[in-house]
Amino acid sequence: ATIRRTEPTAGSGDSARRFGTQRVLVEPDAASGVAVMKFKNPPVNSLSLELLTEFIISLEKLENDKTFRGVILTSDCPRVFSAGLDLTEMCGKNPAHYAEYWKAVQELWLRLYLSNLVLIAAINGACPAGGCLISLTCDYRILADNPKYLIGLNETLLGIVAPFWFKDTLVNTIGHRASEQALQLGLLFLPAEALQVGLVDQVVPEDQVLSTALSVMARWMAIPDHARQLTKNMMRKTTVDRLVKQRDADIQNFVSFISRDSIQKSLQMYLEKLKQKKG
Ligand SMILES: CCCCC/C=C/CCCC/C=C/C(=O)SCCNC(=O)CCNC(=O)[C@H](O)C(C)(C)COP(=O)(O)OP(=O)(O)OC[C@H]1O[C@@H](n2cnc3c(N)ncnc32)[C@H](O)[C@@H]1OP(=O)(O)O
Repeated sequence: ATIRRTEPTAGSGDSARRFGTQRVLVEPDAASGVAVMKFKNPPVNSLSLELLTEFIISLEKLENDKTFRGVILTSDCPRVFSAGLDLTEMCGKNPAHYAEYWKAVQELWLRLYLSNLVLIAAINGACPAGGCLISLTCDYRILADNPKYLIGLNETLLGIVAPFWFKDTLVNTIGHRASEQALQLGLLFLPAEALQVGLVDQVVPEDQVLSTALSVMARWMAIPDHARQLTKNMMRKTTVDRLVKQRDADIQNFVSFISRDSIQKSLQMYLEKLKQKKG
């Protein structure tokens, strides 16, 4: 994927020169040190290998540019933050592809979870499974108050299982008992429920998600970076190290699990159900 610069937005000067890739738009504001990263993989921002790769490239570019201290993650697709991992990447393919795909999923989580940037999820749409995982890697989550925008790790509803590092991320956010129930039942929470269980930090009217994210960002960026980053690292490094220590085993585990006939059948049936839903 190549990073492309696009024309500055009207009346904004150089600090808003947008850049990004085909599936990830980046709207940087050098003056404030905040960039907005928008997933743009219609129709539902499914986390394809290309989107994962482009996301990692764009995130790395922002992390390497000391101008930026905070990133807001949001969606350019209406009604959906992200539909989660791209199911077509996990069925009907070969073990080598599954391994490559899973390595990219691990990489995205590792980069986000320990990022030195302040990361705020401006959740402006449905946020199941992998989409929910991305929001959980952030420091703060704001969800639009729309009953259609459900959020949760619903993997069991597809007949699959969220791996231990998905589980750990949820436990670190909403606690063990709430996670145990949410993961086993594949719960998708309404905004008010998500707020109540602590899955999100704020629920606001849809047209206030981004502005709220910007004001929360200002509060987090008022903290000296070094102290905040060391504290974030202290809170999260044990969780990250659990995956780092067994990345290859985790990939092999994923490949053998996803290659099972029963799992392939579940995923195919689930994809068919999604397509029938429209019919
Ligand atoms: C102990 C061992 C563990 C080992 C590890 C093994 C584990 C496996 C991995 C576990 C982690 C998995 C994480 C995931 O993220 S799995 C994906 C789960 N995602 C979902 O369940 C969401 C599915 N999608 C929806 O619910 C809806 O699409 C929506 C997001 C609510 C949006 O609804 P709507 O606006 O009505 O759009 P449509 O449903 O009509 O969808 C539009 C088209 O997009 C296709 N689609 C939707 N989601 C996905 C997806 N995740 N991947 C690929 N494609 C997707 C859908 O089929 C439609 O396609 P069409 O236009 O061709 O019909």
